[in-house]
Amino acid sequence: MNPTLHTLRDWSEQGWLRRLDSAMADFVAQHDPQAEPALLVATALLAHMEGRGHVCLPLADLVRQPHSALAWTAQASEALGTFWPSLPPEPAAWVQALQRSPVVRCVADGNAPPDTGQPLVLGGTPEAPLLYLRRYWVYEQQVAQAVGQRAAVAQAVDERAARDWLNLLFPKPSANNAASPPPVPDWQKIACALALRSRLTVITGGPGTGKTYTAARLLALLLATSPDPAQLRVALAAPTGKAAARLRQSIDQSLASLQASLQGAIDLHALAERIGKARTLHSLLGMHQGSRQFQHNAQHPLDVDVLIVDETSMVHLEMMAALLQAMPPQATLILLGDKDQLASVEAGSVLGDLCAHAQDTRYHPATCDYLRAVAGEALSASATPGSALDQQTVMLRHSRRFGTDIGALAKAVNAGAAFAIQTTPDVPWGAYDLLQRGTRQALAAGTWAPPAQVAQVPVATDLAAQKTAPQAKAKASARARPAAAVQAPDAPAPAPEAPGSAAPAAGKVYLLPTPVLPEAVVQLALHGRALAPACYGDYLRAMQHGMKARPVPAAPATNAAPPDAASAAQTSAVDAHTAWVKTVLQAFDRFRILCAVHDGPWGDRAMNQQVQNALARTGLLQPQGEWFAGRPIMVTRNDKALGVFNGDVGVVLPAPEGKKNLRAYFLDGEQLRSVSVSRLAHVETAFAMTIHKSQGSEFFHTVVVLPDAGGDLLTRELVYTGITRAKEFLTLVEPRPGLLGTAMAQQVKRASGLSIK
Ligand SMILES: Nc1ncnc2c1ncn2[C@@H]1O[C@H](COP(=O)(O)OP(=O)(O)OP(=O)(O)O)[C@@H](O)[C@H]1O
Repeated sequence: MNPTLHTLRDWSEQGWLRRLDSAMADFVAQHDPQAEPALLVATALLAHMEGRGHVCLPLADLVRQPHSALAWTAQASEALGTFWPSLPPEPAAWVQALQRSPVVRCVADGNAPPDTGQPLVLGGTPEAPLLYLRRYWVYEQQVAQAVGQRAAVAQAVDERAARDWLNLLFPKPSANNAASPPPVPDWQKIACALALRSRLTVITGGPGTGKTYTAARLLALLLATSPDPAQLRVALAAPTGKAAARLRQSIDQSLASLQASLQGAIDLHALAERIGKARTLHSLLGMHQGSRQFQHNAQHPLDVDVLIVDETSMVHLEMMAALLQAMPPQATLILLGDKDQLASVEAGSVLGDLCAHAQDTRYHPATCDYLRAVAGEALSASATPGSALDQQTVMLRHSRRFGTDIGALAKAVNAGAAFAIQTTPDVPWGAYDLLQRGTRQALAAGTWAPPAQVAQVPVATDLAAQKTAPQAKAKASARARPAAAVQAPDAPAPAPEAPGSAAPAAGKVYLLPTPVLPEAVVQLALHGRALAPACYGDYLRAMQHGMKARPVPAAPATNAAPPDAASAAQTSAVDAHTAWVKTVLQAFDRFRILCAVHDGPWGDRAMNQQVQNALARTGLLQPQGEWFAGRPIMVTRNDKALGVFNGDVGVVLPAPEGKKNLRAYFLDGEQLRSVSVSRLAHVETAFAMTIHKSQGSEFFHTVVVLPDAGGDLLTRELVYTGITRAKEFLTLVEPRPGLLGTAMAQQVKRASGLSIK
């Protein structure tokens, strides 16, 4: 047998490669019996990297630094190190090996041979060759081309009308509102001005920077300047149902308050009614079950004039290619998202790539002239003006949601500033300094016992009463430890209280004192923590309260016309049931445990089991078999027929007909949907979920749990995404001191050719 294939199979046996990866090399060898070792190895490693979310394999990096390119475990790295010297030492020799094979189409040097369906494509540039699986190269080409074309379209803009409307939509602060002037420049206004003149605009920004607020104003602007406003067709979409519902809710709220301030100048109510419900991208494009094809494509484009897509960071390359293909050429596409969040689960980091130059705004002089004329914003042209897409990309920089330490923590994490020593004028606090300060504030409040200590306190059903009981209070304050207990190793002395700390941030962020056991996370689920009492007790008490109430009368037989009174009672009981279900689901969303990993004592699987057991011990939950009232679930597979989608999170509750009839309920904004549990095959318990799966959701009190071992999964993007899921309170759990800092130092860069196109 070919010794290279033998080695690759062995690596699959060891679990360092997937079987699919070495099988891909076998496939190439079958079609090219002369395939050189470099080609076979590159093929298997390309498939391996695609499985890890990369779109292509950067050959030069791999050849020169295989260990850092692959970041394998010690044992795998050792095997790699033994084998690697048998391969050519220079990237040029690898490129030649690929060029000699009929299975590779080389397009890097501009003299591409005819496309005969070669399974591999060598793209990139001669200096930085990138190897692709054919499919991904095609998607990347489609996205690059469509994005470039759309962004380059110059739509005629009535500058005077646009200026008047923009001034109305983004008024300068009045004298009595001068305390909070808009940030200068007003990036929200700039984003709207730019979106008018082209068919693609990318608006990125961290949480609470006003992406949806801006999108609502943009809709008003497009409506106001449309030649035929009554016919303007607008659609809203996001990668998940939850994110789509949040987008719709937030656009509705913004349009309603805008309508009031515009005093009838345009009819935003009519627009809001016409928009229809926000859809998942799968549903918008018309997913064919079990197929990669969509109902809408270049031949059958979407029926829209304006499409706004939120949470674009979750959109993978293949989906973005499908979306761009399905956009009518004359329609406007607005992509919203946070470029710093985790990339999509599947291959690609499309938003990150599209926003490669968002931070330093590579605007051309012509773009700045346009913005001065239309938005009244004076920006300096970049010394290195960028592409057509760069002219249509805006980064919002001022967060309005996080007036507290959560925003500052997110900023510190993003900048890699773990300690005060690493801070800059833009990032004035280190992550650990903020966490220590928040923890000190929480412990000083003294009305609550830290979870590690509460472990021995028996849990009463009425937790609220227990928490405020004088005895518990006394114990808690006696046991509360000083802030020094939460210092990370080698941490410099805690930073002085931040400027402006006269108005304390009130323990919004909190680091569980180490050493810590998984049981401490369970205690958080039962009790919450000081100053942040939200926990799973909230929704379970709401559930029990409703279940003790009179059950909803069973629906009458359809052929027996009920008397009016009975019918009215039935309706009001069903309404009461709906209201109860919504209360339970809203209470459930007040707290969530987010884990970095699936497995091990700090993974979501183990956490789920432990939290369920602990809640059962308190009597708040009565687990019986697979399905029981109060079980939170997450759907793990799309099922169009059932109307449930991967990532949907709901709670199992009795149906109106009675306690025995259990249904899984899901809340999208104000919209409730339910499915009988007997029809749900692909779900997991969701007391704890991975940070990946939490994208697009926010929780009042979020607990982010890091694993005890770092590993290459623990990255800056991961902790940033977890932290920014917290609406009001964040609790961070690091089993070993310093893990947050380790994660912050590790950034993910997914290989792709999109950012260099
Ligand atoms: N220019 C502004 N003036 C006043 N309030 C604003 C402005 N921009 C945003 N806000 C308010 O700030 C809050 C956050 O805005 P928004 O929800 O649009 O942010 P976002 O970037 O979409 O956040 P997320 O990514 O977390 O969903 C909202 O309450 C919004 O009304």
